[in-house]
Amino acid sequence: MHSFEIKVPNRDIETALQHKIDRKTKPLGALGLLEKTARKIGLIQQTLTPSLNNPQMLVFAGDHGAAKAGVSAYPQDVTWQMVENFLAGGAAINVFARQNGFGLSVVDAGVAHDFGGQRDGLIDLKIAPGTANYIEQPAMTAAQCAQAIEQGAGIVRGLAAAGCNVVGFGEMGIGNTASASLLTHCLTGLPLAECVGRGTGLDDAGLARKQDLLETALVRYRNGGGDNDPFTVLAEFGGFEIATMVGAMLAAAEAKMVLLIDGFIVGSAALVASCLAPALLDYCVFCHRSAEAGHRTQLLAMGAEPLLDLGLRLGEGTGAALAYPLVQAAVNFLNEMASFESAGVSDKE
Ligand SMILES: Cc1cc2ncn([C@H]3O[C@H](COP(=O)(O)O)[C@@H](O)[C@H]3O)c2cc1C
Ligand SMILES: O=C(O)c1cccnc1
Repeated sequence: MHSFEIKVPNRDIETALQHKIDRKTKPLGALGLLEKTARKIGLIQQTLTPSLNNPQMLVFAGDHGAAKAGVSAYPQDVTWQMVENFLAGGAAINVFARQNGFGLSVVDAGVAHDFGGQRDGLIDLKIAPGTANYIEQPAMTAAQCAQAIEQGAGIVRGLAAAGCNVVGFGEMGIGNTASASLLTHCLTGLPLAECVGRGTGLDDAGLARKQDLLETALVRYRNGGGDNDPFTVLAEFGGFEIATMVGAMLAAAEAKMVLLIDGFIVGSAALVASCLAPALLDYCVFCHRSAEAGHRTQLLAMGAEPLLDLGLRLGEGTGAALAYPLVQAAVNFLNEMASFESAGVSDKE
């Protein structure tokens, strides 16, 4: 696999950034998480006057062999049907992306459906029509996984060349909360039960069945000598949409972009990418805490403090799109707000 050069942002500018934030006309620290977000973006861009340009939302879609085994409340066909919905502009992510000025592209990383050739808004990077069922065998080969990472990186390099410096990550793939649970379990060491949730809305019996199936997959992997190497775990349990997203994230951090991280599934890709390149976390804005069980612990494992907690459990990038006005607010206050000196306001005694 091509290696990515992801640097920890130079901290020399941090004192000046913090000073600029602290001199704004407000009690010290009063803009809370917005202050941390402003500092993070200033560090990423190495400037006291950051800007967000040409925001793009990428929705990565793929099918999962394990979906047929019954890890989701919905049928696998919903994946391609929702891709059609995205292309027609009618899904939640279309609404919120439009509202907040994002360009939106859908990436077919491995949907089990023929979309009939070139389509507006659809990037065809289909590796195969769905992964293999990881309950019985690895979801993908190492070569497919490496190909997905490369292809994801390629998309983001194109966006960077078009002047985009902020990318929202979203996904669609029936069964992909199960994949995200396995990745989160393997890469955090947290008990599987703490990483598994109801996804699209499994009832108690469905949740128990999902957990049993995932245990079976893990036993097969461990009995075959499977370890916790992030690339191996990604190939073993990932989806093509997750692996492609990992590559896109690595390239985005390499290009010093701001990465808008959505919920549990996008978070699992960020977790894999950050295990491959720990400095990636310095480029991530964690947009929301999903209601999916397991997201809280996944976020804690990455030391992430999300901007929103609205009880969302949708995916598609919706949490990222909804949080974007707050990210803009962080940049705007840093650029536009008066200081005690410029406004002639008295500071604390
Ligand atoms: C109509 C519909 C639209 C969606 N949009 C996102 N997801 C979300 O649900 C899926 C993950 O949940 P699970 O692992 O339980 O299948 C993903 O496709 C995710 O993006 C949707 C799910 C449905 C049913
Ligand atoms: O948090 C998510 O990304 C999520 C949760 C449930 C279903 N789909 C996505």
